[in-house]
This record gives sequence, structure tokens and C-alpha cells, in this order.
Amino acid sequence: MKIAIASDHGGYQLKEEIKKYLEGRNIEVVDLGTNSEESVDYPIYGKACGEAVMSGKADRGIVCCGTGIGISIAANKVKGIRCALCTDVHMAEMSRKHNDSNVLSLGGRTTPVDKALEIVGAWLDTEFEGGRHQRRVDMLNA
Ligand SMILES: O=C[C@H](O)[C@H](O)[C@H](O)COP(=O)(O)O
Repeated sequence: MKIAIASDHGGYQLKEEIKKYLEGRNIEVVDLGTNSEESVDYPIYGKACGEAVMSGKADRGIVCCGTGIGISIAANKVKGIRCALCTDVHMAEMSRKHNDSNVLSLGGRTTPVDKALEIVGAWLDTEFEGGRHQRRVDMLNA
């Protein structure tokens, strides 16, 4: 699996931790920036991550900003993206099982690193259930 990651300055530290975690699991990472804590604009990074997933450059994506809100909104503007802002493991699991989320969003200023990495792990390891949920995902795509 190949994962695209992107953040603004508010999510930069968390993105770096997630990158280490993914590499520790031998998952290929496409890092779309940002590359420091210098102030940048999250719409650019959310869009870049969404486009990387939709173009096939990555299988799924993970985005981070201060709260995870702005960058998730940006990613969701790319057609075909189902970006889920998750603050706990249950939400991450449900976003995969029911919504087939293809991008995960996390808040670097709102979710501690250890909890965020648990959320990432659950999100990576949970499959879409299909069935009635496929019909709803198809409706989102339409
Ligand atoms: O939803 C937006 C994000 O949380 C941003 O990371 C945040 O708005 C950036 O704020 P500031 O420019 O004050 O660091």
C-alpha cells in the first residue's frame, strides 16, 4: 500500500510522526509537504493529497492541520474523495467499514500523537464492509 501524506504548519509535527509510523510498518509514503512549521495555507495541501489519491499516485491519504477540519474540507472538494476527520479509533473504524474513507484527517493541535497513531493503525487495518454501504458510497460518488 502507498499512502500520501500532507499537512499545513499546524499538522506538520504530527505528519512527521505519522510518516515514521508508516515507514516502520513498511508502508510506502508519498510526502506532499509542508516541510516545516512556517505558516502555509491548508487548502493547497488538502487538494494535493486528494489529487494524489484520485490520480492513483497513492492508494489512500492522510492529512493533518491544526484541528483536521480545514484540510479535510479541502480534501473533500476533490471529486471521489471521502475524507474523514477522526478523533478516536471507533470513528476511524466506522469511516472505513461504512464510508470507505480514502483519506483520514487528524488534528495536530487537538489529538495527542500516541492517540493519533492508534487512530492511523485502526484506519489502515479496517476494511470496507460493502453491502448496503456500497449503495450509499455510490450515491456520494454520483
Ligand atoms: O482548520 C484549519 C487548521 O486548523 C489550521 O491549521 C489553522 O487554522 C491554522 O491557524 P494559524 O494560521 O493560526 O496557525
